[in-house]
Amino acid sequence: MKIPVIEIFGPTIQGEGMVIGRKTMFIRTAGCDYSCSWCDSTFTWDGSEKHLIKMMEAEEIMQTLYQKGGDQFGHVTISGGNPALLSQLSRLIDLLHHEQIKVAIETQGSRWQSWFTKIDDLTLSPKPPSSGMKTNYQTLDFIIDSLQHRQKGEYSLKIVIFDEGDLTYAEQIHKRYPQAKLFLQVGNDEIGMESSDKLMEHLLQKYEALIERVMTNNILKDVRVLPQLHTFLWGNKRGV
Ligand SMILES: C[S@@+](CC[C@H](N)C(=O)[O-])C[C@H]1O[C@@H](n2cnc3c(N)ncnc32)[C@H](O)[C@@H]1O
Ligand SMILES: Nc1nc2[nH]cc(C(=O)O)c2c(=O)[nH]1
Ligand code: SF4
Ligand SMILES: [Mg+2]
Repeated sequence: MKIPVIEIFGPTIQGEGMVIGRKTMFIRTAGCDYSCSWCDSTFTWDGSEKHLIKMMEAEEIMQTLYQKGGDQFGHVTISGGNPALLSQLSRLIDLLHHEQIKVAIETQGSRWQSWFTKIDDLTLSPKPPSSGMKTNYQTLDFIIDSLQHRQKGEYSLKIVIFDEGDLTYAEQIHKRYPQAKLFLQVGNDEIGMESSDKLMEHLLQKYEALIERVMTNNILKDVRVLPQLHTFLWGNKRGV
C-alpha cells in the first residue's frame, strides 16, 4: 500500500526532544486525526497543499532519501501529520533497518500501530488543553504500557507548553507516567513570523520564562526543558 508523503528533506538536525541535535532525514506524511489550534504543520492536514501530496511506495521513498541525503545519513525521522494513521509504514521501517538506518517517529499518541515496537526513537507528544484537543487516556495508557515492555528502542513524552493550563496538564502526565522520560517544549505562538531574528529573540524569552516556571515547580522534577532548536537557526522556514 502506498504512503501519502508531503515532503522529504535533510540531512538536518533533529531540533526537538529526546534526540535533539542528531543528524537525520525527515519524511513528513500527510493527514492528521487532530487539528491543534497552534499546529506549525497545518499544511499536512488542512487541504491547502493537497496538490503536493505524493502517494509513494516504500522503495520510492528510499530512493528519494538517497537522492537527497546521499550516503551521508544513518537516521530517519518520520513525522506528519500523524504517521500513526498509516499501518503501511511497517515495510518502509523494515527497508530502513535493512540498510542499518535507525528510525524515529513523531506522533501524538492518539493511535497505536504494531510497528511501534520496531521504532528506535519514538516520541509521543500528547496535546495539552491550549491545543483544543482531548487526550484519550485509554489509548495513551495502552501505548505507553506496550512500549514499556519491549526489548529494545527508546521512547519519550514531549509536551508543548503555551500556558499555565498546559503546565498543569504536564504535571498530570508526569504523575501518570513517572517511568517515561518527559520533555517540555516551548510553544511557538508566532508561526507566521517572517523575521528569524525577531522570532529567535521572542522564543528565547519564552524559553527563559518556561525554565523559570518549571524550576520552582515541585511536581515537575524529573523533566527536561527544551526549545525547538531548528527555529533558533532557521525561523519558521519549511523543510529544515
Ligand atoms: C507537527 S507535529 C507532527 C507529529 C504529530 N502529529 C505530533 O503532533 O506529535 C511535530 C511536533 O511539533 C510540535 N508542534 C506543533 N506545533 C507547534 C508549535 N506551534 N510550537 C511548538 N511545537 C509545536 C508537536 O507537538 C509535535 O511534537
Ligand atoms: N529540524 C527539524 N526538527 C524537527 N523535529 C520535529 C519536527 C517536526 O516537524 O516533526 C522537525 C522539523 O520539521 N525540523
Ligand atoms: S497532532 Fe501534530 S500534526 Fe496534528 S494538528 Fe496537532 S501538532 Fe499538527
Ligand atoms: Mg515541526
